[in-house]
Amino acid sequence: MTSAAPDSAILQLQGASFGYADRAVVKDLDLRVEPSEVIAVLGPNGSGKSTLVRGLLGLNGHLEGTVRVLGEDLAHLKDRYRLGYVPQRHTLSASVRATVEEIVAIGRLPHQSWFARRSALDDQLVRESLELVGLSDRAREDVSTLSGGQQRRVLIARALAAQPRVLIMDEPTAGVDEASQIVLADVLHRLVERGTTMLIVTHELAALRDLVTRIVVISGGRLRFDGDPTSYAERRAADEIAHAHGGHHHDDELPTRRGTPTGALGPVDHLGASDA
Ligand SMILES: Nc1ncnc2c1ncn2[C@@H]1O[C@H](COP(=O)(O)OP(=O)(O)OP(=O)(O)O)[C@@H](O)[C@H]1O
Repeated sequence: MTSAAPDSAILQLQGASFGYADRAVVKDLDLRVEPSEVIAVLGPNGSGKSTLVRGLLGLNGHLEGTVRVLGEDLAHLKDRYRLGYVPQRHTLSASVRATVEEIVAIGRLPHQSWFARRSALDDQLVRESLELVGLSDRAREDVSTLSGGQQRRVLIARALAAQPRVLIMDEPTAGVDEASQIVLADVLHRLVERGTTMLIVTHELAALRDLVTRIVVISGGRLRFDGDPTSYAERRAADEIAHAHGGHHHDDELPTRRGTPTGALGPVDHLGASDA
């Protein structure tokens, strides 16, 4: 909520631009993320969603404006593990010879000094993270024997083991079969129950519809919408009606395509139609 104290924000962006070399892809973004918010980041292909989240993680350029993470300037952020990250379309290579448990334990490395052995707390957090993603029974197995959806859950567990303050996920449900999508949505529900703050880039809002508290739409590198799921559905409906009556699009409207299903909070692939 905007009424919260200024220093309670997990993320605070003001006039922030992100991109590559000196080319800004995401421009002039104002965004404030409070604890326990679950934010879906939507938008057409190539609109800059990954550039935004990778920019927050320091993986591509932060070119302008201010970005504060837990009150600290991004450029001087210590303890980067506080930003947990599950990368896009990533599964573990078949050539990785490691058990599920070993991969998750990597999440504990930022908490360990180079000479120290894994502590009882490390082991406990690895166990708990595996339990949260429903993979305790696979802990000792080689990760390469797991399905794509299960490997995605291993990566979520690895991020959780680091005890991040916010979990940033780039299309967690993409490219996995429907059964795995349901399991992943269950995992995310469990995280919501624990009050985990999440920023989730997705094209599959329907899979996450019950858990998001806020929706942000990026199109053409700009923030086009920021509001709760009800206002998003209303805005979409109004936009569809305007189109049906031959209204034309303004830049600040949500990009939509005619003739696509309009179920409130339905699939959002049609957002890709126009990148105004
Ligand atoms: N490593 C890179 N170097 C230069 N430009 C890049 C790089 N990665 C992405 N871009 C460009 O940045 C723009 C936004 O890409 P980005 O991947 O952030 O979009 P996206 O909204 O996440 O798309 P998608 O939904 O397809 O994942 C595109 O024009 C893309 O070509």
